[in-house]
Amino acid sequence: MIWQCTLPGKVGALLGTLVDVVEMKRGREFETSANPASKPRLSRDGTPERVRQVANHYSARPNQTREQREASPIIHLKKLNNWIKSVLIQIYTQRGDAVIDIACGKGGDLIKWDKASIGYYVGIDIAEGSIEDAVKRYNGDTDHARGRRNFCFPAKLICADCFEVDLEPVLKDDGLFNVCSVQFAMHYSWDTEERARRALRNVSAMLQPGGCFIGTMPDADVLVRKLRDADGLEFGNKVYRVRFDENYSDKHFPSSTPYGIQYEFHLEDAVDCPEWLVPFQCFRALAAEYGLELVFKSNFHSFVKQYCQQKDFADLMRKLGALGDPAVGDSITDDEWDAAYIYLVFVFRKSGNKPPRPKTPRGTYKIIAPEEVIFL
Ligand SMILES: C[S@@+](CC[C@H](N)C(=O)[O-])C[C@H]1O[C@@H](n2cnc3c(N)ncnc32)[C@H](O)[C@@H]1O
Repeated sequence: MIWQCTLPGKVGALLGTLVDVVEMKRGREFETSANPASKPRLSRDGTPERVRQVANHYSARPNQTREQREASPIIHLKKLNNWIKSVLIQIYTQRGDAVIDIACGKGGDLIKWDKASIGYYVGIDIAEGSIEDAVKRYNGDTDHARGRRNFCFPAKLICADCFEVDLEPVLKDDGLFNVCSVQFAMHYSWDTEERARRALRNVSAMLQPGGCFIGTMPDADVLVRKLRDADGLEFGNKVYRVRFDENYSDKHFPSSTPYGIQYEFHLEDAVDCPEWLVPFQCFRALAAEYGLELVFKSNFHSFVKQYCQQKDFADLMRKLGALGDPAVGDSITDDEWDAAYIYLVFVFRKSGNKPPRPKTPRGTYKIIAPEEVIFL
């Protein structure tokens, strides 16, 4: 250890007793029972209703001002999530990289990519409202952009269902990407095997050999453990709630049908929609089918513990104030820290030999006009 990050007492104590998440054997954790997933109901535009529900939820979320954000009941958790994504981006991105950000949301990671000096960015999301906000953010037309200069890379923004559409023909002129990022979104693809496969096929098709696939998503092992510890089919705390329906009253999950295991998720001031368990062993095996090899997997708690040992990342943690500021009696709450435990970080690498990096960044910087956004 080269440097010890000073953590607030409460979190320090939690970290002290932290037991790393032990991956449960697939056969044990996801035991056999009938999968209640049935034929999807379609909304008027032909999109499955549950997919539309997720898109509408995110599309309707307003872009908060800095003041509103600071007043959020989960402000420390939001900052912690940003710290985790920043660390991942800094470790796995190199100057000049071409990046594809699948389910990019409102472009909340644009500044992180800018700090990593990437050469090109493509962001895609199903939620039209979020893509509109991402355009504004890229163009420097939001409260978040106050006082900052233009981004150092050209960008393209696309509104599409990334778990349904084949992205290869759409992006064939963009060349392959060095990094594919899917932050807090992979689980929305796990409602059917077809969608999960499309998601991973898209990731793999977009990446150059040796390219990195980085992301964050709920930790199914933790969710199942918490469900089994709960009296009923619900668990959570003041900031989050997870509710499974009666189909899962035996609290066993099929290894034979690991898709479509739905729960309702509420995260105060952030999320209110259906989500799907992603059994990690199944994720890993499916990713391998598309030439993506697991490099790293870590629950958020162990990730914080590990990367707070590095001075640069500990400094960033302090700068963001994610764990709070003990000097003014400010601290991440126990409930927020517990909510962080339901997530994990993953990194995969596309197999094959890395070709030489292109010397010049693609395209030139310009503002994105609303009519330049691609709708699929
Ligand atoms: C929790 S937000 C994360 C946004 C962003 N990646 C971040 O870390 O700030 C989840 C995002 O996934 C997007 N999403 C869900 N299903 C999607 C799909 N089928 N295709 C593209 N985006 C999707 C949502 O619209 C939303 O923006």
